Amino acid sequence: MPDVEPVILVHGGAGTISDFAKAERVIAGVKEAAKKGYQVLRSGGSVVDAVQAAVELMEDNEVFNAGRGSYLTLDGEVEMDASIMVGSDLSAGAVTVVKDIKNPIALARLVMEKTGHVLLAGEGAKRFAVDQGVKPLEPGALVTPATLEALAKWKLKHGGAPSEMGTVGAVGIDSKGRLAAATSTGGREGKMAGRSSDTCMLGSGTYADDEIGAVSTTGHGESIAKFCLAHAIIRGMGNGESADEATKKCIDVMTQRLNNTAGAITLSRTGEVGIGFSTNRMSWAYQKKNKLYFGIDKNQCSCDDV
Ligand SMILES: NC(=O)C[C@H](N)C(=O)O
Repeated sequence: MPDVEPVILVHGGAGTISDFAKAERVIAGVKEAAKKGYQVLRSGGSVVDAVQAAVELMEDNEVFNAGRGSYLTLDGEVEMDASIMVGSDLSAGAVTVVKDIKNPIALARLVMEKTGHVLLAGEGAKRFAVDQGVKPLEPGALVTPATLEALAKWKLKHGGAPSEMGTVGAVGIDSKGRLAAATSTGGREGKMAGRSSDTCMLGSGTYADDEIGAVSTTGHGESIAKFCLAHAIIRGMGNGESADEATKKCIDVMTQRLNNTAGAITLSRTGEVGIGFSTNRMSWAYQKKNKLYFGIDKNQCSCDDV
């Protein structure tokens, strides 16, 4: 296989994102994350190190619905899901319903590398984190004034409002065509305690296979899970569609069949980019060489030199 031009592509979630100031912060956040992932790759890190670093940066940024800033359960708690996958050997790790963990994506990676399992949940996942030297935060440390306000508003209206904040994800390819994908979320507004999302499910929230491509999704988790959105996009590419065609087509079909919205970012095995969403907006950014491309609105593709 000839050398591929490396790319790190991230999303900061699909949703309405109607607030102008918030949209600015979200765009700044995805741009920083794409640059961070690319730097990791450039300084000798692996592609999985790069997608993890990009996602961690967004987990730490409370403008996103992952890590600090995650949506709260109806009980007012943060319960997070994350998954990570390596395309060369299909190794993968995930966590679900984890509390008080600063970077769930790092814990998903530990599941991948240090256990014979693919998915750990709740208390067991937390115990595993402690065994691995990850210190849990004080209960409530990941709750923010914005998420408390969002929960109070949601309870008043009792649902219906489309999400303002987004799940985060990253896909990457290195010069040897090695792919990886990572996704992390606080779930969705008004969720029950104990609810698991698409984000921890391989083939729904995350997928990577060096023979085809890598995908990270966002949006209505129950619909994404029923449709196996990430794997549907992979299948489309396997059948000869480009990354962008497969991404846009699968999102359209899912949205029509299940009447709920989603978004996804995709890389093909040759480093082609796919970006699609059926929500009003989805923030995304990618770095390729010394160019940083980004957008949030339909058909927007802006570019900065880096
Ligand atoms: N905004 C999101 O992507 C939410 C996530 N897919 C979930 O349903 O938990």
